[in-house]
Amino acid sequence: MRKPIIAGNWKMHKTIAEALELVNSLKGSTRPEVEGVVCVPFTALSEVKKAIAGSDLKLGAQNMHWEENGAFTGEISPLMLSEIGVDYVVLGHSERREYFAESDETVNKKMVSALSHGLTPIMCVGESLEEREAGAEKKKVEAQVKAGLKGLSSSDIEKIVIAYEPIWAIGTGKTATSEQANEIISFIRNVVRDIAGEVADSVRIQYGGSVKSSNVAEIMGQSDIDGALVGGASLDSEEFAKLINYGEVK
Ligand SMILES: O=C[C@H](O)COP(=O)(O)O
Repeated sequence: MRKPIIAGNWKMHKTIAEALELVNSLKGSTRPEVEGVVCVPFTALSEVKKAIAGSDLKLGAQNMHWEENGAFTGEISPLMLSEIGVDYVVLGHSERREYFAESDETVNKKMVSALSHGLTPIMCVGESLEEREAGAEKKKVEAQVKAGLKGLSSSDIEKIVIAYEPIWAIGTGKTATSEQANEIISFIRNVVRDIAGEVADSVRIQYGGSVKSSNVAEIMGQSDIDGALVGGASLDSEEFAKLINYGEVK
């Protein structure tokens, strides 16, 4: 049984004060059957960790370097994240691949490192509009999944979360239909099965791209979709509370 996971990726939004305001009003709206995760900027991690103590909310970072320390100006290491008590780390988001030259190889190094430091990666994959229009979406996500999971054991793969985020649906208001999302997510699960066998049935795979309270129930109703990675709609506590509750207000 895969526990649903709704993660908010705040991207480069929220000062510490704003972050605390959001999580403090969100804390009472969680429910034990669904894992709610807030992936906050590095600067807010420590304070948000303290603020969510004792609640069902989990904490995520949005990136990390693969090394524990070194001359890597501006980077944050897995040791630094685990010291704070971070649970999840988003790796290979399309914005990092596009604007910060992340490659399948660096994503793989980060995957290996995160798992060895007890952090659960949320590994993002997804095709561009051009790739979708050329009918190459499966080829693209298959290559990203295989490269990202290279060298990982089945027991490590069992722990990870994958987020399928078609780039053309991110922040555009264009959601993939729930059937389109389910089809690719089911395909991704088969790719994982080829690599790691039956543990593929335990791997949680999210959909991301313009998810909001008005479409979350339909998305979560699909057979292979285990959650959502939410950008814009996670920045408002009421909206994110509704997302965790599949559109209902608790
Ligand atoms: O990480 C989240 C995704 O990039 C989706 O963002 P969005 O919900 O604003 O489309």
